Amino acid sequence: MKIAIILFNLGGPDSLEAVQPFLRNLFGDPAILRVPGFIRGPLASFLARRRAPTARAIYDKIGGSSPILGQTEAQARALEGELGTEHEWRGYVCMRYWHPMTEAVVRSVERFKPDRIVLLPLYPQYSTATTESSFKAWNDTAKFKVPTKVVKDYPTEPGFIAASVALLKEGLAQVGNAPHRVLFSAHGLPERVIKAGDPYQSQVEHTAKAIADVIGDLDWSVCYQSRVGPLKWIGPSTDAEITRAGADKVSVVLYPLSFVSEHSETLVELDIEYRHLADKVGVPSYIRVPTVGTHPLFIAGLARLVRDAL
Ligand SMILES: C=CC1=C(C)c2cc3[nH]c(cc4nc(cc5[nH]c(cc1n2)c(C)c5CCC(=O)O)C(CCC(=O)O)=C4C)c(C)c3C=C
Ligand SMILES: [Fe+2]
Ligand SMILES: [Fe+2]
Repeated sequence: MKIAIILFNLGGPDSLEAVQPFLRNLFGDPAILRVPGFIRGPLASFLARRRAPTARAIYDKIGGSSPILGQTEAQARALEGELGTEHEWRGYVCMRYWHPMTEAVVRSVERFKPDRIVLLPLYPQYSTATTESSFKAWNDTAKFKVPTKVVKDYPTEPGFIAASVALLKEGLAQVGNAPHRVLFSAHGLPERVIKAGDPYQSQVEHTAKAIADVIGDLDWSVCYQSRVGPLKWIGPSTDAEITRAGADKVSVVLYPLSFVSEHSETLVELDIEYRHLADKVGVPSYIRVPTVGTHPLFIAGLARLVRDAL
């Protein structure tokens, strides 16, 4: 059987010139900018233009583009390898705000002529702003007659948790016996999105607890990063938690929860900006744990989710 697996992710600019159109796509998504339709277009263009210089400076620090596409492609290839040859599996990366985007991916999948399709978000925790938005874009465009199966979320999938635990243990080994706290830093969301019933925050907390429970005897907390715009976002913020760790004189082992690959939010926000803050507020040592990426335990978990969905 021919099986197409669609791996959804956010996408990121592939050049500095792409930053503003990428932001325009992002702010133009009703799942991100929740305003009436008739003002969304002009407002999205305005916000993209206003945010572009800041965002360009961010991407400039990591060589002028986001590594998210290469990292997601590597996950797709690793997943194909893990699934083996019993079927003809093919992984397709489908980005929400920069290429390859839904229409082009649908055309590629049509040429493959699959017997089954599996939708696999690279967001372990479900949010209306990420997973639901990607599913909607797909369903609005794809008109396949073959069965489409869906992996909705997997906040405590055993392979995902095991890979996270393995990586976190390596980070913990670096601080040794010095007093330390694990900060599980997840991408934030506006508070009103959660109040409207989005399950993201609760799933983020489940992931953190599942990881912490395996490690045991740990000082840990969940916090939220990457706030943009004027709305109130969920908290506590990651910078407030780093400042608290500085006041408590404990080292920080930061686990990037909700991200499964490296991109601007991990390589710039966590590795440059928060590292600098940790230094400034007197955190004795700041260790950032890598994202799960193509960790074999994580990829094995994804393969199980795909098989179970079928
Ligand atoms: C779980 C993951 C993510 C959620 C939830 C999310 C919500 C969300 N994001 C913005 C605004 C921006 N996000 C930007 C970049 C970005 N966001 C995520 C993930 C989630 N976003 C990733 C992985 C990335 C990085 C892309 C890359 O570098 O490849 C950006 C652009 C960068 C910047 O200007 O800082 C913006 C803007 C909102 C408003 C939102 C929820 C409503
Ligand atoms: Fe974002
Ligand atoms: Fe962000």
